[in-house]
Amino acid sequence: MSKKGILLVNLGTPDSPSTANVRKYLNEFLMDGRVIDINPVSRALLVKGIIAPFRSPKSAKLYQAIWDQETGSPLLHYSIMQHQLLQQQLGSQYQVELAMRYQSPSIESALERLKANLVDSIQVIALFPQYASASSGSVFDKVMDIVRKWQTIPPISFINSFHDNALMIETFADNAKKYDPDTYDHILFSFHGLPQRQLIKCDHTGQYCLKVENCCSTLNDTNKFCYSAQCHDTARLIAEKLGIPKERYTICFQSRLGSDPWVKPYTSEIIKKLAGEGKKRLLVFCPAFVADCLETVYEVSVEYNDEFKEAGGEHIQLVESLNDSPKWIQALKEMVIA
Ligand SMILES: C=CC1=C(C)c2cc3[nH]c(cc4nc(cc5[nH]c(cc1n2)c(C)c5CCC(=O)O)C(CCC(=O)O)=C4C)c(C)c3C=C
Ligand SMILES: [Fe+2]
Ligand SMILES: [Fe+2]
Repeated sequence: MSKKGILLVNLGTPDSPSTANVRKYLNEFLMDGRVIDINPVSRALLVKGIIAPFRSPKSAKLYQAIWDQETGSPLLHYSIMQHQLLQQQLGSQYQVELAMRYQSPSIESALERLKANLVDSIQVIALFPQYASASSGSVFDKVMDIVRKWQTIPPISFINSFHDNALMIETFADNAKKYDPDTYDHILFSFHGLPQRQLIKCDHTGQYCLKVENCCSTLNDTNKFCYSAQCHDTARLIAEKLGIPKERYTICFQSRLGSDPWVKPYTSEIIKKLAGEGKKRLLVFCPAFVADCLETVYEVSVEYNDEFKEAGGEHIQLVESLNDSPKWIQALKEMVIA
């Protein structure tokens, strides 16, 4: 029977929370020229000489804090569930494989399994709602790099972004309802950050992103592939779904690495500002992630929560990610069969 191949790819996580494995992961991740987009010699000096040796022991402690005894890394655990549930939903006419851009399971091994099963075509879904060269772009780059060496290159397609997918938006909104958003002093949409220069490089007109005032606060024909503009659009749609007015929410960007300017405003500055204004309770969405991971369960729920309390706030509540929610699996199914 003919089969369609589906390849789900998320970012990746260390194989274990040991310093050695975290260092291996950071080395692979940060040596990617789409992630640290500087010249290769400077990148190697920076990553292998400074970031990996100094960051690995610290990051390993954070990974140890979120590592589940049975299921390991939350990112991999939820990715495995998404893979299994999507395969169940799609049935035997589809072969769904899961890969991680960095570490395991590798993209090479997943593509080899699809090839060995003689699939008719391959559809690649990078599990990042908003397109960034450092995330989805890197996944597609890696897939093309592998497949271009095959003798037979099958029909292959890429889902580039799904920032406005209605079922995805609904899932985030549903997840928030149990916290009753109206009872919070303010709502944050905290997206993973990105160096500003990467936004500028993605602007093919060279004249729009970070050059025009409020360039990316609304999505339009010029900035339709801009990560920041897509983040703003996702946040707007979730807020509209929940009836949250503009003055009750702020869009911000977390996880900055290094001293170069990243997309603003920074989440850490916003939470201090809100605490200074007397806000006590914040509800935080992280809609750049389809699965809970270090950046949500530790950075937001622990680190930002502590920073907020130190600045006078009381509590930060994270809205869970899409994880294994049936509506999200339905969203993936509809992307495949569309
Ligand atoms: C939303 C997608 C992501 C983009 C875009 C992205 C860009 C990006 N990230 C770093 C540096 C780090 N990110 C780290 C963790 C991490 N990043 C994403 C997603 C995106 N990153 C996820 C899902 C995770 C969590 C992985 C997990 O195992 O749970 C880390 C590692 C953690 C740490 O040491 O603090 C780093 C480092 C850069 C530099 C970048 C864009 C240029
Ligand atoms: Fe990241
Ligand atoms: Fe932009």
